[in-house]
Amino acid sequence: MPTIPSPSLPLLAVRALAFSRDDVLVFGPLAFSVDANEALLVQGGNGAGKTTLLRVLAGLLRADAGVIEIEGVAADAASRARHIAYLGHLPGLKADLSALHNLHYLCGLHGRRRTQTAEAALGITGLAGYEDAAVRTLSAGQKKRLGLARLWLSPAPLWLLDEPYANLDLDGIHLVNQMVQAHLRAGGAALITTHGAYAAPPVRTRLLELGKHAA
Ligand SMILES: Nc1ncnc2c1ncn2[C@@H]1O[C@H](COP(=O)(O)OP(=O)(O)OP(=O)(O)O)[C@@H](O)[C@H]1O
Repeated sequence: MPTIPSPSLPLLAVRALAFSRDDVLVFGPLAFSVDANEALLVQGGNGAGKTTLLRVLAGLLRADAGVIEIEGVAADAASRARHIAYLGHLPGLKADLSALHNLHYLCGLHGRRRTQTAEAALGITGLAGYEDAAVRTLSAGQKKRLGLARLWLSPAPLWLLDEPYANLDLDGIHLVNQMVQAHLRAGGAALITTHGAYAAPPVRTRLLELGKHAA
């Protein structure tokens, strides 16, 4: 289960966060926070900077300005590793390894919830029977489901989900919403980028339109 953060501090707090490329502002300055048991939907059209924001929060890109705090402390590599699970457009899977080996490998790197197993995570995400399938033989939606299985195993309380519904069928969309709901109920939080075409998961949700403050 995720570590339950202190109730007095937001899990994630961002102030005056800005990012530019070649002197062109991509987003910011942004200020928002995300508490335990809460989802923040990051909305915006193509090119609005949603992926860039999540990559900055995950520590994959460096912001030009601003502060990112996790439970009240400036984020660094160690706190991100403990607190953040990032599901990007490319789920970071090894193409020649089997689905099960990928999960074991990722759990070795990032740890796993003590109550979960890789086999159970494959079952939950509809991939039972694909344990020994090489990832390169999986469809785009199946790879996304394997990324969700990895997420489900992660002990990190803060999920950063970049277009988690992409490539998924209706069952898969339902699965994402159920996973987010269960994760928040267990004390976690999630940032979810979306074009707004999908119904938000049935959880306490706030909106961040890039260029505006969280509602
Ligand atoms: N690797 C890159 N090099 C240069 N510019 C980039 C790169 N990645 C993104 N950009 C630019 O940064 C801006 C924000 O891109 P980003 O991918 O964050 O948008 P997005 O809101 O996630 O878009 P989408 O909804 O299309 O996925 C866009 O103008 C894009 O062209």
